[in-house]
Amino acid sequence: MSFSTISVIGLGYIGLPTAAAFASRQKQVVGVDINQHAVDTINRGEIHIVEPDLGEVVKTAVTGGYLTASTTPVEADAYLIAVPTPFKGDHEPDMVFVEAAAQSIAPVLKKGALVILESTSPVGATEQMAQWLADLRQDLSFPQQAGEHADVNIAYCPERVLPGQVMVELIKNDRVIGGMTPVCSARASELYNIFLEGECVITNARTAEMCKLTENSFRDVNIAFANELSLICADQGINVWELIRLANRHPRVNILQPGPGVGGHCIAVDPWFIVAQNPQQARLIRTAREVNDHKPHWVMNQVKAMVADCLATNGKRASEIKIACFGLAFKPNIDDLRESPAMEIAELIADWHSGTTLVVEPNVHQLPQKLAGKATLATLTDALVEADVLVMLVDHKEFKAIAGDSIQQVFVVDTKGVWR
Ligand SMILES: NC(=O)C1=CN([C@@H]2O[C@H](COP(=O)(O)OP(=O)(O)OC[C@H]3O[C@@H](n4cnc5c(N)ncnc54)[C@H](O)[C@@H]3O)[C@@H](O)[C@H]2O)C=CC1
Ligand SMILES: CC(=O)N[C@@H]1[C@@H](OP(=O)(O)OP(=O)(O)OC[C@H]2O[C@@H](n3ccc(=O)[nH]c3=O)[C@H](O)[C@@H]2O)O[C@H](C(=O)O)[C@@H](O)[C@@H]1O
Repeated sequence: MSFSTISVIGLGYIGLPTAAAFASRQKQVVGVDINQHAVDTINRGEIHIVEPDLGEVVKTAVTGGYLTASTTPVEADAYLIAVPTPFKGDHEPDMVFVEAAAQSIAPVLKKGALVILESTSPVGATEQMAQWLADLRQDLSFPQQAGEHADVNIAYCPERVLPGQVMVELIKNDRVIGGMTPVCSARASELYNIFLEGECVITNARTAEMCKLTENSFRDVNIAFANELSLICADQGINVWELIRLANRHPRVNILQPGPGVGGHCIAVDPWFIVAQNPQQARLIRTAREVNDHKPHWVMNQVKAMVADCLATNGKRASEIKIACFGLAFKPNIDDLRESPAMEIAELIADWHSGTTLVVEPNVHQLPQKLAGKATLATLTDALVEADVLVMLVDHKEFKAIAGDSIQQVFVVDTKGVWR
């Protein structure tokens, strides 16, 4: 059965590009979001998030009548759920948004529908979602009890696009398709092949759920190794950037880059889903999270020591010292401050320092609320001229354009090796 109407539940960084991709292939797409502002913005053919090339695709899709947004679900042939899956309490997966989304589509589900969970979820979440739907729609059969002949097909298909490259990777990346039955996987593959140029790789729901968590945990563990090296090298008087550059000349070594910590709401979140379900076995994954979450505090101690050196050298009082933080975003060349370790460090400095704290962030045009009254947004030029202590936090391209030998200050904490 072809998919004439497709509904995407959750129109954020993942759902909106996905909805736009289907609409760009002349499919009738109804996007659903509880955020009325998002719905209104999209229905005007505009976007409420930052992602290169997305605006044009949404504008064309809305203008062409292929994409509409609503706050309430409608009957559709396929539903893709891309709502948030944060953690709660002691890093427990919070499935409240997924449950609410399932409850919202249950009344409009019809025989032959396909429901795909895309949100990054703990193992077993898809089965749980199917149970929620079965409890709400006992007039329909689901894969758990009906197997291949279920009225409603269900699959888990994680998203792995990189922010800033979403509109390319959404089309090019291979997709892991985790159907609750082979028929579910076949239907899900048929749906994604409407726009996908990558390959649909078939597996089961639990393996697909674990695959997403594995990908991000692999990255987190490797970043933790680099961050641990940076602490050791600081104690040993070794340039960690030179060390990694040399070690990576080995044909089978590929050490990632140290930083001020790990940000974003994925790499810093998803590994906890594995730890929560496997607390005894997931020791390395837990430790990597702890190493990465500790890094901002280590950086703060480095800043305190550098300020003490500065005070001892130039005879100024602490209140006369100017500290400049370079970068607030969670990674280079983006404007997303969510879960940013750089932002965390800038706040720690602003709260601790009795003198002036300057912040330079080329991708934002006003001081974030959390720094209001405690820091001053400065231009790169002014910060380099005025500051006594420089704290490099994010390797934005604007900062990398400043040669290290042009830096006049000797009091520099460089967490990204931009200037040292
Ligand atoms: N942002 C990214 O680069 C990636 C995110 N993911 C995963 O995709 C999922 C979604 O992430 P994002 O799109 O970044 O989140 P987001 O926060 O940008 O968007 C989620 C949207 O869902 C809406 N929403 C919440 N509950 C709803 C409901 N019951 N019905 C309808 N809409 C609802 C929110 O209003 C919001 O607009 C998460 O599980 C995330 O881990 C996976 C890969 C990449
Ligand atoms: C395995 C993998 O690369 N996952 C990607 C990741 O995107 P995200 O932008 O969160 O990842 P990232 O570029 O590694 O950045 C995460 C954090 O890690 C830091 N980071 C990254 C690489 C590195 O060598 N050192 C380092 O400190 C970054 O500065 C940032 O704070 O998580 C995305 C997601 O799941 O949302 C996923 O779709 C993307 O494919």
